[in-house]
Amino acid sequence: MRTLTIEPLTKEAFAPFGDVIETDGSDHFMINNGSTMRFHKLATVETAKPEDNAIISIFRADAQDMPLTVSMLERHPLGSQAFIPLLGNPFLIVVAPLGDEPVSGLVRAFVTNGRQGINYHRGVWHHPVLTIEKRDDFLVVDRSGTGNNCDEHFFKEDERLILAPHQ
Ligand SMILES: NC(=O)N[C@@H](O)C(=O)O
Ligand code: NI
Repeated sequence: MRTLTIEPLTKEAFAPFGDVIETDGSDHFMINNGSTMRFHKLATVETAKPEDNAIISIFRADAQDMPLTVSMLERHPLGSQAFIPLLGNPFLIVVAPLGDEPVSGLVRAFVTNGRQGINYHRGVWHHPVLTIEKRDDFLVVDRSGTGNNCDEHFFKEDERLILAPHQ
């Protein structure tokens, strides 16, 4: 099984999968009579149907045992999904490009710097949220509506991957 190289998250590297929600290197303008910087439209919420809603939730996630065998990825065909850390901790991301199924050889892993969130574009394959902390809180912005919005793909045994952040 391939051990994933964990890359530092950057807008450029993550561009095929979604947006990086961060102030570093992001355009901004002043509002509120010069007292506030607005880092504007860092990402957009994608939905599929006119009656869909974009909703805001909090995920309180517990850490997976590491090293982790990445045996599955999921995607949301009807909308985007954003994770913004509420406690300033780095977290891990595992993604694969759009397609009918994730391609094991194209799976990539990233680690955030604690000041970054991400927005998975609609249909991007990703692992369910992966904390580094024992428990961590995330603000999640995603789509609510009718229909199935979560496809799961389970890799064949020889396609599984290893995520080893503490090596
Ligand atoms: N199932 C759910 O809402 N969470 C996943 O989509 C995830 O990416 O963690
Ligand atoms: Ni998801």
